[in-house]
Amino acid sequence: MQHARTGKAGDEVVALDVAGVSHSYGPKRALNDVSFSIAPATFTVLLGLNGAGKTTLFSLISHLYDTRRGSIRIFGHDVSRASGEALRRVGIVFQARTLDLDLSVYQNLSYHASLHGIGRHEARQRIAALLGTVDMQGREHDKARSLSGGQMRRIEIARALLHRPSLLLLDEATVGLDIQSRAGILATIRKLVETEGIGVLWATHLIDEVEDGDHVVVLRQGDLVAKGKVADVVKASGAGSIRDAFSRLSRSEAAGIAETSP
Ligand SMILES: Nc1ncnc2c1ncn2[C@@H]1O[C@H](COP(=O)(O)OP(=O)(O)OP(=O)(O)O)[C@@H](O)[C@H]1O
Repeated sequence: MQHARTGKAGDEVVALDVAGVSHSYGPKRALNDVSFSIAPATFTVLLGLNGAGKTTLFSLISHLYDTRRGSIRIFGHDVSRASGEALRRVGIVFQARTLDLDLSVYQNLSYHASLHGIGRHEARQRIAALLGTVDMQGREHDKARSLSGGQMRRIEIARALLHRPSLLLLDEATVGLDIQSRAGILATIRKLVETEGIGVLWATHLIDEVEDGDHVVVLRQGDLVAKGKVADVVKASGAGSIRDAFSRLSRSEAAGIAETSP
């Protein structure tokens, strides 16, 4: 029997390990030898301007595309070779809206629960609890169509958490939302890291979504140009703030990798 790798590097458990990943669309190189890892119960911001490769990376992590160059492991399980084991541990909120607008909130969630083999009784309990987590309690019977953009996002987050993943990926989750909704959703996700110990990879191009204690991974046109704790990335790039660092790293053609300890 082949043992799944433990996801441990030394004594350290790794929630997500991206190693030497490249991806091309025909002649267009979208990711170029990207490597980084994230620890459990940490909030990591994947920063990049439009076209940096964030959505491509999410498509590879979620196995929408096969990883042809490099490897991606989720808690030690290779996404290409053991996709079931790997994907069971991850919840994903994609940039594009994915609720069925003609169904109720409950129907949207219970359909997803059944895809994960969660029984009806258990699903009912989890849905009620998760609607509380995302501040949408009592909204089971609302039609998805009747929700605001921010409310739809909250339901998508609840759906991504239904199978109790240990890693949550969100691709531009606040795009198109007003400032208040953005802040509320970000606060909900940050709380999940603290209270549930979930590891989060939060993709955005909005620098004001980064906080001092976060880890960041910065992509520029498919290249990883910085990774590490915010303070260390700021220091390594010679900037005065993360805003300044991101601005330099995003435009500097000659930028080498500003790498710091995770
Ligand atoms: N299906 C595709 N076919 C061809 N090129 C693509 C395809 N999807 C993405 N690309 C190209 O790959 C590069 C990375 O795109 P990607 O969508 O991953 O970036 P992103 O950081 O998510 O940007 P955005 O925030 O605009 O979605 C871009 O140059 C884009 O034009």
